[in-house]
Amino acid sequence: MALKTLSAKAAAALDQELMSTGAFSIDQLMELAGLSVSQVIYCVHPPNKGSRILVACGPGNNGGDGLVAARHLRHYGYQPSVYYPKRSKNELYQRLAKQLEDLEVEFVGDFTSAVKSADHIVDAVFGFSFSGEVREPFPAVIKALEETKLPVTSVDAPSSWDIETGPPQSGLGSKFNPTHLVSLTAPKPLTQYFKGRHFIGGRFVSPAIAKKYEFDIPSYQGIDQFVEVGADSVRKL
Ligand SMILES: NC(=O)C1=CN([C@@H]2O[C@H](COP(=O)(O)OP(=O)(O)OC[C@H]3O[C@@H](n4cnc5c(N)ncnc54)[C@H](O)[C@@H]3O)[C@@H](O)[C@H]2O)[C@H](O)CC1
Ligand SMILES: [K+]
Repeated sequence: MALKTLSAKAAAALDQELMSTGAFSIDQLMELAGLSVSQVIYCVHPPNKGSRILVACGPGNNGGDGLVAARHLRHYGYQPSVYYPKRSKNELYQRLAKQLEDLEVEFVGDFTSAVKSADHIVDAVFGFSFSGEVREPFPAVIKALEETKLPVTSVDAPSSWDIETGPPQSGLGSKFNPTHLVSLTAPKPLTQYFKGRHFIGGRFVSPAIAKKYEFDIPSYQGIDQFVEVGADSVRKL
């Protein structure tokens, strides 16, 4: 299966279109994105391989996907913990955080020390709106992601990577290579530089929208919210 990539600009435009003419709400898209991520974790790291999943959440919608995934993982029998240092005042994020608190999911204050007692990490720090140098308090998170030997599943993009050009040439993030990546809707150009297991999630795009943005909807099977793709199946538009 040949999958075309979607630039950061096209991904943002597609997101807006889904929420305008597509009649979706952001809550729905985030719920389905986070559900896809939780299903990938269950597939690659079932609870009997270690149930402590540390979810690093950034300030935007990528972080929201992480909050949703943490909730589903809790219901699947994992013990997720969440690092969410830049809490959004937006009501949606407050509700997602409250839902986790009601499930007694732990919010941790120090990511680097939380890594020491985790079995798997979810990187939901930055997605397609990341740009520039990583700002506080996230450099320590990227450093810990670079240094850990644990499996790391990145949501939509390995955080700190440029969406078009991939990992930084040097310095922070240049050695970050997650073991798993869940591209949402369609792979971004950075996936050319990714070496681990690659999945597509976000099963909410209509054939008409996919045609307009010139990408292929992957062949989701049955009730699965994700599809695994091979490294050689992603090609640039
Ligand atoms: N249709 C879909 O595929 C959907 C994808 N979703 C997810 O949404 C993200 C994109 O979300 P967005 O809010 O636009 O941006 P990000 O989360 O990537 O980040 C914005 C956030 O981060 C801050 N920021 C940007 N650069 C830096 C930096 N260098 N240092 C520190 N902070 C930075 C910025 O200020 C914002 O606060 C997409 O990738 C998917 O994961 C939707 O959930 C559903 C639909
Ligand atoms: K990410």
